[in-house]
Amino acid sequence: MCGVFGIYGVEEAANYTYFGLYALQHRGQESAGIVVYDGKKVKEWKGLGLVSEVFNEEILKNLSGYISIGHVRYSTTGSTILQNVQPFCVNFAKKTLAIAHNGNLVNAYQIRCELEEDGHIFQTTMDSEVIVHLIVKNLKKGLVNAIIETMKRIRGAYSILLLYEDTLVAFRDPWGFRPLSFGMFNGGYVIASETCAFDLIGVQYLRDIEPGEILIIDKEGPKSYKAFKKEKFNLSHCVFEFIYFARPDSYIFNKNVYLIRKNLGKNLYKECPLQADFVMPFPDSGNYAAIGYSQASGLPIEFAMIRNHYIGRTFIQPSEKIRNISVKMKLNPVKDILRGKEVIVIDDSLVRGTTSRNRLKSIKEAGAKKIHFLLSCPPLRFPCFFGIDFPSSAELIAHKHSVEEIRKFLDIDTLYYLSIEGLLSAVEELRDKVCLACFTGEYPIEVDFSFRKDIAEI
Ligand SMILES: O=P(O)(O)OC[C@H]1O[C@H](OP(=O)(O)OP(=O)(O)O)[C@H](O)[C@@H]1O
Ligand SMILES: NC(=O)CC[C@H](N)C(=O)O
Ligand code: SF4
Ligand SMILES: [Mg+2]
Repeated sequence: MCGVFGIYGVEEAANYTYFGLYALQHRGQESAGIVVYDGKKVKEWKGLGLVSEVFNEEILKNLSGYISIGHVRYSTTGSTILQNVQPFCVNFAKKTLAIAHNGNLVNAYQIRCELEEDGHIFQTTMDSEVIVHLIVKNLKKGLVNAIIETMKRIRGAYSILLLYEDTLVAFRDPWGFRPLSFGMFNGGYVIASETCAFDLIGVQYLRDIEPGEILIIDKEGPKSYKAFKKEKFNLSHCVFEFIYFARPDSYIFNKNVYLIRKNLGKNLYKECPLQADFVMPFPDSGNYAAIGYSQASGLPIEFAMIRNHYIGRTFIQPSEKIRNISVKMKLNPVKDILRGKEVIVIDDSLVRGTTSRNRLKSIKEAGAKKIHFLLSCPPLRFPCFFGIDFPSSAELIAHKHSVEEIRKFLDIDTLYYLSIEGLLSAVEELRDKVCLACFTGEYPIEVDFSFRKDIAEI
């Protein structure tokens, strides 16, 4: 998953982009970049690491301009190397095109091979680069038509920002996998992955970029186009954005994430009403379902697992060794609260089992007498090909093991996963418009199970 932020028609655009990326840091921790246009020149700065590590005041001072796009990356195709930092920029015919992509394409490698046969030279190993090649190849038909041609060719998840000459462009795949919001600010416009990036700056939210929409913003203002006039697509908003990925203060797909997570917790109580001394979350993303469970059950909530604020998300870190150390560093139990108690521990998800295996053991060692572990989503059994780096099926603990086997492995008293129905009822009227593929194995578009993240590198 990644975060994208773009701004048009505002002085010090790069500074605002920096703040926007800061608010979107939870969507990608591997690298960050900003590209800006000042009416004459395009300037860029990017690097590996967090937004705060890549940028400083001095760097931002040199990024003057009134149109800017930025990106925080969590790699899904192409490893974490400098060449793969986004926004990705190309120069051609005295012009510059920069792209910031959130999502993942399922047919990028096939397109890349065809383009390479035609003589195209690639600079990165990301799926996102094929989009740039296709747009440039079709540019003689005009920018909008070039994007339409490209959207007809690529398949998968894409919420995209482009900076091209004096124009900011946003477009989104017709399935609507990833969020993308549009707002107004200081006489200019802002587009971001999540509305939490709007709040920080004081942007007025206008609407979401529609699935299949192309929005062009230039000196004449915003103009919207539809890429697909006849074709029908089943809306497939990523339900995992609600469960884990997005920030609880954001509105995505027109819904507040916090409230949905609370619904998930309430539904957990309906399905699995337990009694215990208290409910406790694995922070951060377990917090809101735990509040929902506590409110529905009347049981008190305790924050018996303390989170170190100087460590980010562990699941999205690329190596298992680092994830294991990070989980320990991140969550530490409060022994005096746990000793002799029967506890209901709630987390949003169990992916590889790194957090649960490691931290439930620490709760036991702290002296808890009984542990019930509840998850606010169904078992994750299938990989994601649409922008979340869910490992291959083999790495997903629920792919090969039954709930009872996992319970035994975790050495706890109860293990319960929310049902698909419990998940769907929590998202209310979006129930027919969400992707559930990582739970059900029913992919909204055809996928290739032989896909590998390093497909262009091996
Ligand atoms: O089974 P695992 O492989 O451990 O993955 C699942 C865990 O990873 C995520 O937390 P993360 O630390 O990434 O972020 P959070 O602070 O938002 O909960 C998620 O919330 C689970 O706690
Ligand atoms: N998670 C994402 O949205 C990643 C975008 C793109 N596929 C990349 O790997 O850079
Ligand atoms: S497979 Fe899962 S993580 Fe991927 S888009 Fe669908 S719901 Fe989201
Ligand atoms: Mg977590």
